[in-house]
Amino acid sequence: MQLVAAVALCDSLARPTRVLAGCRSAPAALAGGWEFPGGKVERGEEPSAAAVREAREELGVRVLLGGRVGDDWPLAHPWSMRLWWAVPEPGQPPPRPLQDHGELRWLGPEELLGLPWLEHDVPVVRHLVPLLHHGPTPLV
Ligand SMILES: Nc1nc2c([nH]c(=O)n2[C@H]2C[C@H](O)[C@@H](COP(=O)(O)OP(=O)(O)OP(=O)(O)O)O2)c(=O)[nH]1
Repeated sequence: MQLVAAVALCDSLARPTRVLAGCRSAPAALAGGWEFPGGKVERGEEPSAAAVREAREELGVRVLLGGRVGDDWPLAHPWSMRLWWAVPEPGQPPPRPLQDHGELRWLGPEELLGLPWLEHDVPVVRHLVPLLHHGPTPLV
């Protein structure tokens, strides 16, 4: 299986209220679409390690993974996406758009579905929205 590993980076694994989404800046075919930071699992790499690596490369942040968000999600054939809840390790700087993203946004449940997500992400976001709690918590 060709796997993409990605993170639903949030403010608290125990009580997530906001998730970080990134707006693709490249390639042109994906530019403007919102997604979960992540990327392709390399040969011989543990998928969870790939999620951590991609978060560090794309956001400049070391993350701790929580549980999975659903099962593997189908993307454009033959790819699937494995998505983990994640939080920044304590003391990490705020995420920055270092690679692939023109913009990053922390989104609450009311805001998530208002963005133009990559088409295969729409079911993922629909699944995620009811898992988020309402109300402000300090942003990470
Ligand atoms: N990271 C990520 N990729 C997604 C999501 N939804 C979705 O359809 N994709 C697609 C876009 C890309 O075609 C593919 C992931 O490729 P990528 O370009 O992020 O992978 P990568 O960082 O390893 O980069 P490369 O090897 O292609 O240069 O999965 C998503 O939520 N997050």
